[in-house]
Amino acid sequence: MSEDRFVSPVADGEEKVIEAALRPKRLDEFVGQARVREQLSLVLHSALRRGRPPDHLLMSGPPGLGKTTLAMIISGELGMPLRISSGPAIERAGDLAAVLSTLSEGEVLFLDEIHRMARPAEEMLYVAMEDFRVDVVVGKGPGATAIPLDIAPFTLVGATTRAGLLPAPLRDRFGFVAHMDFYEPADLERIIERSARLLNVRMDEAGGAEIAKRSRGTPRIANRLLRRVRDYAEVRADGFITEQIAQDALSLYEVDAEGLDRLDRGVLDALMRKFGGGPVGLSTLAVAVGEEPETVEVVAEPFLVRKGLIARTPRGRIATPAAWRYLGITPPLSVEGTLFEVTEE
Ligand SMILES: Nc1ncnc2c1ncn2[C@@H]1O[C@H](COP(=O)(O)OP(=O)(O)OP(=O)(O)O)[C@@H](O)[C@H]1O
Repeated sequence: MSEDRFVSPVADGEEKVIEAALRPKRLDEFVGQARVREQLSLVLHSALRRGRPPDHLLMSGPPGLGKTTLAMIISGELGMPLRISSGPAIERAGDLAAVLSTLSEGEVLFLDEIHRMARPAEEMLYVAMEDFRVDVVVGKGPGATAIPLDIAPFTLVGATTRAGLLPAPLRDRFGFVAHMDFYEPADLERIIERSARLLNVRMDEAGGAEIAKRSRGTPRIANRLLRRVRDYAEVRADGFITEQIAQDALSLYEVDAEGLDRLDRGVLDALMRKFGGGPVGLSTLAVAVGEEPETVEVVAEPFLVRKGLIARTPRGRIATPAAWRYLGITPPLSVEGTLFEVTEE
């Protein structure tokens, strides 16, 4: 991920501390995602009534939409401790065995980026999820034996930005899958208002709405833009955020009126100017903008697809007519291989 990515949905360092302070603690404080909230509320309350841990839960969706926040809320609502780990931290089955064998009864285990776990660990997890058992392999080669070890019943909360990469046996062992989608501007406005209150930032409604509009449907970005606009308001004005202040601040940070930033515009620009609107493969496109393919795929693409600016086809990414209009570039007369008829306005 490039360091200068102002609207990156991924948090690092100091931001994690600020995020912790802004996290809603209860399900009814969690703004938006109404369907997920209702479904989750039913799953949790029925588990509480039965006095049993709920089924394992999977949350899928782009980064920064509140998956970690929901995992914390789940543990809070169940009144059970939370253990946090992530796929990349589990390099060997032994790493997972160490976590699983020390869980207490009913504990909630949050595994972020679960699709990036090592394969042998994944197989261990299948058994643990289903039978609350870990098979510890002792020895090597033909003499190796698996010693079964019972573990305490627990609830796994998995999070993934790439549900498609999860092997079916793992996906099937989750009793509930929450599909998180980008937030509507009205929900983001409420999130920004709440964060402004917690951070003691003064702002009017239009100021909040302007930030919401440019937050690409992502609470993490909304909170970050709010803090940058606050800086601007404090240094260049009297600290109060109005629509004009928000617009000026965000233009300075190169976040445009639709929430697109330099990488998004770079992707569109390369797609249209270098590849005639596509179709072009993801890796080729990523090289053209000097980014990792995963960054383009996980960070820029979902938002551009949602905006209707690019489309994914089996032959590669293509620019839609809206993208040509967006960048104000005249498309070639015939854009071969695209799904669309491109007409000049
Ligand atoms: N529905 C929401 N209401 C209020 N704040 C939210 C909501 N969802 C997310 N946030 C805020 O956005 C920030 C990012 O949320 P969170 O860390 O849970 O995202 P995530 O999906 O787990 O991201 P990642 O996948 O990168 O870990 C947090 O500070 C949290 O306070």
